[in-house]
Amino acid sequence: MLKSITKEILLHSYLNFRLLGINTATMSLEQAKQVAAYKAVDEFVTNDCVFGVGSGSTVVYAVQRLAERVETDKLKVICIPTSFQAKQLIIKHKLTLGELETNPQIDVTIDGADEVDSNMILIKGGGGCLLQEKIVASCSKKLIVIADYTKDSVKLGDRYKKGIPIEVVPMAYNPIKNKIITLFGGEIKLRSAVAKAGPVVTDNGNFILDWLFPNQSLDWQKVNTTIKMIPGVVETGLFINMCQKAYFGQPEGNVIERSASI
Ligand SMILES: O=C(CO)[C@H](O)[C@H](O)COP(=O)(O)O
Repeated sequence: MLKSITKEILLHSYLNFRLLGINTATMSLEQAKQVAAYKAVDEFVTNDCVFGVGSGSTVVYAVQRLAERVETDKLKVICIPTSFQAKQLIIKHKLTLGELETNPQIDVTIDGADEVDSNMILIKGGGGCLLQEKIVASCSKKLIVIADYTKDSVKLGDRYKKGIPIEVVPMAYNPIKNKIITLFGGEIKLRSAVAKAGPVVTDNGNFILDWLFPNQSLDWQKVNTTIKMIPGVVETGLFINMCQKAYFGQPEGNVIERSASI
C-alpha cells in the first residue's frame, strides 16, 4: 500500500516537473532526494518517537513525509530541530516541536550529508548547520542519512569538492586557518554569504571555514580530534562513527542502502 502511494507521488512529481519545464537532470536529483527521504521515514519513524530533524534540501522531503504519516497514521512524534531551517519546517507542517532540554534522548535522527564515504564517515555542514546537527546526532540512538546519488563516494573528497566545514568563533578565524594549514596543508576559505556582504554567520553566531584538504590518505579520527583541540574551533563537519545507515536515492527512482559495520 505504502509502496503504491509513494510510486503515485513520484509519478505526480514527475508530471509536475515536466509541466513546469524543469529539466530531467534537476528532476532526477530531486526525485532521488525524495525517494531516499520517504524510505527512511517509512522505515524508522514509529509512534511515540522522539525524532531529530536534520537540515538541508533533502530533509524537506523527510519532513513532508513525516507530516503525511502523522496525519494518516495518527502518529505521535516529537521533533527536535537541528537548525533554524529545521525548526521552521516543523512549524510549517504543524508537527510537535521539542527541544533537548525536555527531550535529551532522541530515538532517531534523519539528516542529509554532503558526502558519505565507504566507511560511513560523513562530511556535513554544506548548509552551515553542522554544530546543532552534531549535537542532535550525538543524542540520538540512530543517525540515518538521506542523500541523492551524488553524495555516495569511496573516499572523502572524491565527490564533494568544497572541503570540510569547520565552525569557528569569529575572532579566531584567521589563526585557526593558519594552524590547520601548518598542521595538515591544503587551503582554507572563510565562507562568504550570498545575499549579504561578508561572511556567513551561523545559527550560533559563528563563522564557517571550508578546508580544502590535501588529496592524500588521512586518519580522519586523528584529524578531527586535532582540529577540535584548536582554541576557537567550535565543531567540525566530520561525522565519524555516528551514522548507522545511509540511503542514496538513484536517478531511476530506486534507493541504495549502506550500513555501518558494527
Ligand atoms: O549538513 C548539512 C547542512 O549543514 C546538510 O545536511 C547537507 O549540506 C546536505 O544538504 P542537502 O540535503 O541540501 O544536499
